[in-house]
This record gives sequence, structure tokens and C-alpha cells, in this order.
Amino acid sequence: MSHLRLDNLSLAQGARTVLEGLSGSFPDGAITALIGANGAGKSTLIQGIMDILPPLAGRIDCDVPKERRAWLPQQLALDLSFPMSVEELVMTGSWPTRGALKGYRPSQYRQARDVMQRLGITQLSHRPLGELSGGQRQRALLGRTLMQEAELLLLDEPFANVDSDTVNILIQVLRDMADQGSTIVVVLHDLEHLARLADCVLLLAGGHGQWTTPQEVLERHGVTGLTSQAPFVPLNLSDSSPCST
Ligand SMILES: Nc1ncnc2c1ncn2[C@@H]1O[C@H](COP(=O)(O)OP(=O)(O)OP(=O)(O)O)[C@@H](O)[C@H]1O
Repeated sequence: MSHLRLDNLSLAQGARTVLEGLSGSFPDGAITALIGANGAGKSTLIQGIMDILPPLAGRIDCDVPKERRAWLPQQLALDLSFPMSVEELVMTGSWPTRGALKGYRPSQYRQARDVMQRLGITQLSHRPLGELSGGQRQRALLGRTLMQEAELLLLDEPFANVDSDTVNILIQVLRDMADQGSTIVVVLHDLEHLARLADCVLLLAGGHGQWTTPQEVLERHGVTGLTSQAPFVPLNLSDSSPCST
């Protein structure tokens, strides 16, 4: 059975119903792309799954413990101006399981070093977050979720403002996490990333959800044979008006 299931779920932002009657399961050990036009409710659904936004009706069943759930918000939503280094950020990934005030064990420093090496940010370990590029910051944030050993990972547009080397590393790490059994849900906005990353798709439109496959979405856009060298191809999804007000 899936670790993350939606049962006739409706979610609202204030007085506005954004999503209505969503049901279905996110497959474990797989990457589900969450797609839809601007305002379709992708971030709203992520907030619901993260327990930040209570359901208006229906249920979200998630049996991943809270300390193994991780969320990478949109970069614009992050304030990384506080004085913290890359290594310190990665180490905070151990807080949900171990607590913030217990200090770190040598094995955790070793684990953080391995994580930073895997993400190619070892040389940045003492660099303050405020001095990182978008791509470096995104690698550090994914490093924190690796440190957390997240079993449910939600990412909101992780490839926005990120260089192509970072995209390649993020895709490889996410694939490895899924292969090890994690449930991954990622908000995507372009077809190249959809083709390279997604195993299945939840399309939000008109306040409702449709489960589909990357192949079906690509065919609907008249795209065949996308490769990793393909240029940015935006998803063209128009029918997105919220279901009711
Ligand atoms: N805090 C809020 N208060 C009121 N309305 C909101 C709030 N956040 C989002 N909304 C509204 O809810 C609807 C869904 O927004 P949401 O951010 O979930 O869409 P999205 O699919 O993530 O869009 P985008 O692709 O632009 O990020 C939109 O109509 C938006 O204006």
C-alpha cells in the first residue's frame, strides 16, 4: 500500500476552494510530477500534504513519520540570510530525529561530509548560505534532506534558477532516493525535466486532479524523444481556473 494517499480531498485558501474531490495514491519508490498551470493549486496541495493547510473535506493519509518528511519550498520562499554555513545547514537534517539541542556525534559529521561530497559542495562547506548561487543553495538544501534520510520528499520547482550541472546532480540524487524506496513528489514546469525525472504525473486543472503518465503528457504536447540535451520546453497547461469561490 502507498505511504501517501488522497481520499476525496478538498483544500481551500481562505474562502476560496482551490482543489476539490482529489483521490489517489502516490506510488512508493517513485517520482510523481505535480503539474498544472499557474494558480492550479500545486503549492496548495503540497501545503496540505505537509500538514500546514488542513483539509476542507476528505483526507490525506500519510504513514511516513513526521521526522522523515521533508519539503523543499520554492527558492523565492526562502530567507537564507541568517548566518549559517553549508555544513551547518546540512547538519540540521539530523534535528527532526535527534533534536536540535543534543549536539552532533562524529558519525553525523562523517555522514554530512559524505552527503556534501555526493552533491559536489565539499569545497563550500564553510561558506555562508547568503553567499551561495541558486544552484549551490539548492544542492545544500537537498543535502539537508539526505541527512534527514527523508522517506517522503516534496519539492516545489527545484530546478528554477539552477545551472545544468546542478540539475543533473539533483536528478541523480532524487532517482537514487526513489530507488531506495522514498516517495517523491515534485512540482515541475517544463517538459524536459518531466521526461527525465517523472515516473507518473498528477495533473491539476480546473480544481480537479488527473493521474496520468509522462508519456501521455509529452504526446499531448506533440513531443517525442526528449533527451537530456533538450532546451527548456515549458508545459502549456491552460485550463486551470479554481473550481469555485
Ligand atoms: N495565502 C493565500 N491566500 C489566498 N489565496 C491564496 C493563497 N495562496 C494561494 N492562493 C490562491 O490559491 C490558488 C492556488 O495557488 P497555488 O499557489 O497553490 O497555485 P500553484 O499551482 O502552485 O501556482 P504557481 O505555479 O504559480 O506556483 C491561486 O488562485 C492563488 O491565488
